[in-house]
Amino acid sequence: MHQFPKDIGWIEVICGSMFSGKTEELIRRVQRALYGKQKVQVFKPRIDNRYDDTAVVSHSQLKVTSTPIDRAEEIFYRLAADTQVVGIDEVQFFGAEVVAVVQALATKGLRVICAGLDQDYQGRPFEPMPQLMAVSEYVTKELAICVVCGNPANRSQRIVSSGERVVVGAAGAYEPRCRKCHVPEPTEGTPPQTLKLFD
Ligand SMILES: Nc1ncnc2c1ncn2[C@@H]1O[C@H](COP(=O)(O)OP(=O)(O)O)[C@@H](O)[C@H]1O
Ligand SMILES: Cc1cn([C@H]2C[C@H](O)[C@@H](COP(=O)(O)O)O2)c(=O)[nH]c1=O
Ligand SMILES: [Zn+2]
Repeated sequence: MHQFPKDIGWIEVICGSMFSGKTEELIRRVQRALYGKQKVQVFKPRIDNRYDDTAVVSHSQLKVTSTPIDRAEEIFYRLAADTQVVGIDEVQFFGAEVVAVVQALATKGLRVICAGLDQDYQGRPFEPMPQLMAVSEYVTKELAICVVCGNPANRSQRIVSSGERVVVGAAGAYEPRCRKCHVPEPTEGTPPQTLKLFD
């Protein structure tokens, strides 16, 4: 693992498809910072209310307290004076302005951990993730498992009929697929596997 810098801030990006473990990894890093007796604040876009109106929740139901906000710049107003670590989930939903906010926080000396999608349902780069990755110190790409063939998945297949770029949803609206099995338009979902080892 990296030897993190000392006495300066930095940006960590966790990206990948849906179900690739981005939120789980964000929660893991936040938990470790708390074990390290650091002051942490987590933020998420208010529109992400799939599992909870305020907490950040993974598809596997891991949960961390967070503050829902409408615009990235609200982080400045909500930031406590002694906060050392800022976590942001679903960062793609904040749009281009989040880059300047995250840059300012890191330059101020904070550790900023951003989790979000790098591609939309059509497989196109999901701005501002490319810009965030470019200005960050650390980038982690997570992969899910393709529900069709079992290979590593880096795409999010939309399985509800909408051409809107932003459609909030989870397993009923998307499934992870590999490059080979993904199609860039909404399609039928894949029947769930019958063998269930986890209830
Ligand atoms: N096809 C899949 N591949 C990998 N993980 C999956 C899949 N379907 C469901 N999951 C679950 O989703 C979890 C990841 O959830 P989460 O961290 O919220 O992902 P993300 O934030 O990247 O959408 C996995 O640990 C696993 O429990
Ligand atoms: C591919 C894609 C996804 N979304 C939405 C669907 C979810 O609400 C989030 C991603 O959640 P996760 O933590 O990565 O599971 O984004 C969207 O609006 N548009 C898309 O193209
Ligand atoms: Zn596949």
